[in-house]
Amino acid sequence: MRLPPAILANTEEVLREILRFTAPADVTLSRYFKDHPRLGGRERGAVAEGVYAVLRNKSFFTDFAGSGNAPTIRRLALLGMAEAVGAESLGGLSEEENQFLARVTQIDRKLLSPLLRSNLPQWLYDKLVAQFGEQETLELAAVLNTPAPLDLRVNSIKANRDDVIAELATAPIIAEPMPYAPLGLRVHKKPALQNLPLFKSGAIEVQDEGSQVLAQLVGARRGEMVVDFCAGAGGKTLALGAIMRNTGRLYAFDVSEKRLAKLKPRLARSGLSNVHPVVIAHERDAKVKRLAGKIDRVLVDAPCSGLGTLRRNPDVKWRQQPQAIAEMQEKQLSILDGASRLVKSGGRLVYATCSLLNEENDAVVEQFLATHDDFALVPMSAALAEQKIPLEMDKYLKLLPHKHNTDGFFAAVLERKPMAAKPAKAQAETEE
Ligand SMILES: C[S@@+](CC[C@H](N)C(=O)[O-])C[C@H]1O[C@@H](n2cnc3c(N)ncnc32)[C@H](O)[C@@H]1O
Repeated sequence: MRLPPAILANTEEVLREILRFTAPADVTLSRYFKDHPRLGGRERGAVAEGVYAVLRNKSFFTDFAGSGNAPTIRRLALLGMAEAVGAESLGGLSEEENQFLARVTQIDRKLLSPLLRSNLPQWLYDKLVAQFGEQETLELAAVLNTPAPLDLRVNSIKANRDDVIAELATAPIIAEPMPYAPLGLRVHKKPALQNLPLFKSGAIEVQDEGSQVLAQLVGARRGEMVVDFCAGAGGKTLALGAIMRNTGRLYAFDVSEKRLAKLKPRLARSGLSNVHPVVIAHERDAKVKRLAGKIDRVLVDAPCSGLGTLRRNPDVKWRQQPQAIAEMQEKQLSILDGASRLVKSGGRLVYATCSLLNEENDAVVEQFLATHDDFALVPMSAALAEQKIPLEMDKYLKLLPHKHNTDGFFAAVLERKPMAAKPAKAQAETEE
């Protein structure tokens, strides 16, 4: 069935706002839909997918949308919608527009320059080529420029994976176990889940497989004291709480009250009672200091450029600035240092990001280790083997969309060396 011709005007209108890059695309889209309540579910889906297609292919589309007399923004909307829903679903196009679409569709993208083909800004393309080489950067970019699959985590407090697969099948929703996350399911197509009894009862949560693997790597056990230092809306907190079998104490720290507030309804659904959300002012907050040296496992899922999540947030590559990466690195080191004080002797600290850049990943861990000789790296191969996760890695976890079909994630596991017992006064001074 064809979409109403007005849908292109809607896409054009919201795209004009989004391409100013003053706010995240999903925020602008939600606001636009709120202001346009007459748009139905199908139309909203098409507008959103059209906008995301433009963001994913912006370099290539802009190169072609500029030729001829028609306004560029209309042509971008047209290309985005054609990519997202197919030209045949669009009604009310002029003869000129049909010809334009036919011309662009016939272009062999393999003949474009590598930069144009990657649809990445020059600075990011250069950084990725320096890390991965040109060929692999193009493979990575091709996958980053496609929509992410829909992954679920089964909440082991409430259900098991086989029962969830069977119940989803009655919906009917097809879901398959994923290779690396023991409680992960990948769902075919993208059905709405919010009204399913399984979702409402907290038996399932939406979570990328890579994010599930990170939570598993923390190695949290029953009865332990655990801190999720940058908990945000709690994606990994919920997974950690279930891994701890709802025992022990799991602190969910974050500087953003708004983000932590989003954890509350998820927590209520999850059935977990071992989670304690705490808003902190910064990484040296007195609330952090009070727990110094007492925590078995600390996860630092650090604020980062987010470049590993481009499949979900394609605007990030255009909104992110190269100079922000250096500032980010400084912040990441400071948070890692603050969080490290929590870890007890023999305890573990897991540093993670959803960035693809070495500057935010390996470089942060190496700088941390250079100034913290009381910590040692646990090789990722060993941490993965402990958790029976079938992934081949060396020192660090590096999940890559084109290799592992997850978002891009990095993780390092660090262990605080067991200390010879010190007099209580000296111990307290070290932890100040
Ligand atoms: C990558 S997000 C966390 C995502 C979350 N762990 C999840 O799985 O959904 C990083 C979080 O770090 C928080 N943050 C930023 N600075 C912080 C700081 N100094 N201390 C603690 N959290 C901080 C941000 O508010 C943000 O929620």
